[in-house]
Amino acid sequence: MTDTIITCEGLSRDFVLRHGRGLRRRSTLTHAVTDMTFEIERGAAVGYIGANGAGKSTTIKMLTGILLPSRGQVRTCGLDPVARRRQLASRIGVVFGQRSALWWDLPLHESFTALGAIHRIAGNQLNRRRTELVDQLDLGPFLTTPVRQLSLGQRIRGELAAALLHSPELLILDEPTIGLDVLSKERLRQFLVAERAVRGTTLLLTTHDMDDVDRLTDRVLVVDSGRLVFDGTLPGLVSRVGAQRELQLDLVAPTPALTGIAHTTLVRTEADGLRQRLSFSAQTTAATVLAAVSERAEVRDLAISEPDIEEVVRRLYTGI
Ligand SMILES: Nc1ncnc2c1ncn2[C@@H]1O[C@H](COP(=O)(O)OP(=O)(O)OP(=O)(O)O)[C@@H](O)[C@H]1O
Repeated sequence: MTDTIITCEGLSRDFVLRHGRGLRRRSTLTHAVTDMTFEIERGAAVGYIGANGAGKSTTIKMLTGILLPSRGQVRTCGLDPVARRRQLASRIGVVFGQRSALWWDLPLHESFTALGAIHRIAGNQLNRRRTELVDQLDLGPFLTTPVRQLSLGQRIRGELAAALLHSPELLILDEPTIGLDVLSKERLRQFLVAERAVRGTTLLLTTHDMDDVDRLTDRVLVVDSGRLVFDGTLPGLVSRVGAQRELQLDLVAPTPALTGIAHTTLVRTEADGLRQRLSFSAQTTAATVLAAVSERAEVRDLAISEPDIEEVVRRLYTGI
């Protein structure tokens, strides 16, 4: 039997919005999440993606006990999240990229002390874990700065340390890289990859960034209008919708246009062919394309970009 850490069965959540007064009183019903059924195995890394308003945050809130489901069942770490919210809080870590869980006026190190007390972490254990996280997330230089004065990148690293201080089994991240610059995103991803490799922490993340999905997860759940529309791998998703990935090649010498490589399309050449962009379908791989290119030119550097998430979801939904 597999060890599941999250189980949802027919999970649904509606919202009723009332507006107007007296006889003009009206209400609107939104089915934010409908009949969601999935399991997540302990140790997995899952990307939960969808367009704006698809129902991702509502699902996360039900998984963490912030919102009561309208219908269906949910178990997180074997617990009913709403009924056992306190016990659950000591077993999971949650980071909302757009909302802070830290005390705004306190410096980070005081937040960590307070969280240590809330989670009842023994003094020496707290010190050890705090030192480790401060070091890995490079928090040392601003431990005494009030959270309100931190940059977004610094604050998110602080939020991550706070969420991991009690060494949770499950880390849930809602848009962790939103608004971050390329370098900060990369640092965060490297940290999460290492954290998972060392501790086996289960990861569930929502994101609009396909690179997050590619780097951090091994399974993708796609939600559209509150319903689960895909459960599989990222290459499986990309291939199902026929989306193209793009390879940007920086070449050592000016090179004629790299046309005629199987399953690729030349998107653009720049600087006399020193930089060329090829899009390629799921019928080939980046490595195969690179091997074909190497027969014609010497490659100095390369970057692969993933298709846009909104586009992939739209194609999945509309079937085009
Ligand atoms: N508290 C609420 N009251 C009324 N409607 C809500 C509430 N929270 C969410 N909704 C509605 O439920 C739907 C799903 O919202 P949700 O925030 O879960 O989407 P999301 O996928 O997280 O979107 P985003 O990517 O923009 O954060 C939306 O139509 C939203 O307007």
